[in-house]
Amino acid sequence: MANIPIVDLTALVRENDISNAHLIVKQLDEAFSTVGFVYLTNHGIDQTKIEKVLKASKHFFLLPDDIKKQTCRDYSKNNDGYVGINQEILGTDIHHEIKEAYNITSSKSVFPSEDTNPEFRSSVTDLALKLSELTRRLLACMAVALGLTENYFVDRHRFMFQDQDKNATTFRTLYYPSLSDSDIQPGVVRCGAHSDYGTITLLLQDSVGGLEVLSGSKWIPATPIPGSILVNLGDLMQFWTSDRYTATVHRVLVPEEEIRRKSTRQSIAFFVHPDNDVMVSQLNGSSDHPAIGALDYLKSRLSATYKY
Ligand SMILES: O=C(O)CCC(=O)C(=O)O
Ligand SMILES: [Fe+2]
Repeated sequence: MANIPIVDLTALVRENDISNAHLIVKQLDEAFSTVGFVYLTNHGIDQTKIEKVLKASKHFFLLPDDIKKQTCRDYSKNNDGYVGINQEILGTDIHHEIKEAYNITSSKSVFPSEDTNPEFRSSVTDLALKLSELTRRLLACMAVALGLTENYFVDRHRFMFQDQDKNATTFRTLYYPSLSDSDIQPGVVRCGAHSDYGTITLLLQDSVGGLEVLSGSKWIPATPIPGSILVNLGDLMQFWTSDRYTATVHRVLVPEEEIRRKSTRQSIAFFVHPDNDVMVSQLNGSSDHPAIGALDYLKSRLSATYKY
């Protein structure tokens, strides 16, 4: 049973240049080719920026439903805004996903009112910029690992978190409310088993835990490591690399221990997607499958999970 590897990014972050980061390139390549998940340490993102988003998000999620619904995601328009319990079901054999989320695609997105949430917009945009920077470094490493020019993926992710008409990269803050004993029943989870859709996902979780990753036929816990960021591969990248890289299935169940079940849990996912008009075709030149437009692919996946 493979464990999720830990990669120390000190050499990559210090130099801001990947020419001295051969070991990191190799370790990331190995992780994405096997488990599909990796913990990053010394990634250069200040923990206080993360704490600020978690705090501002919690403040929002604890507001009454009628206020939260003022900025509800309207999927007929776009992916921005508040997503309530059961509005989206990621697991295929699941009936209830007890999670709330808020999606933001750029500083121009719909944000909760500044009156009730003064820190939300600034903390989210601040962290999203840092995550975009880190993503560019990771994309450069992946390109080198795959024998491409360093900027191959960076050039195809030029508008991350800038404008959803050009790039669908989404910053999502997630909140899993406290659960009662009656929530322990088949078909009820915090987040159903799924793989992510895009290029990569950067995931920050609080200390509560519960995320599990499918390794072979076993679920392994992705236990929170303080100060680390978890990165996983998405389906589009798996397609792009003709399965050299793996988009691993993951989930968050209702905890069996009462103390964790009663605890709320928070996480932040930064779902990275290529620019909307990028046509993704298999890098190894194989034409088993036709090329896919990045945005068309995402839309087809989102509409399958969206319930109302
Ligand atoms: O909350 C988590 O730890 C995971 C969330 C997740 O996998 C997702 O939203 O795609
Ligand atoms: Fe996910």
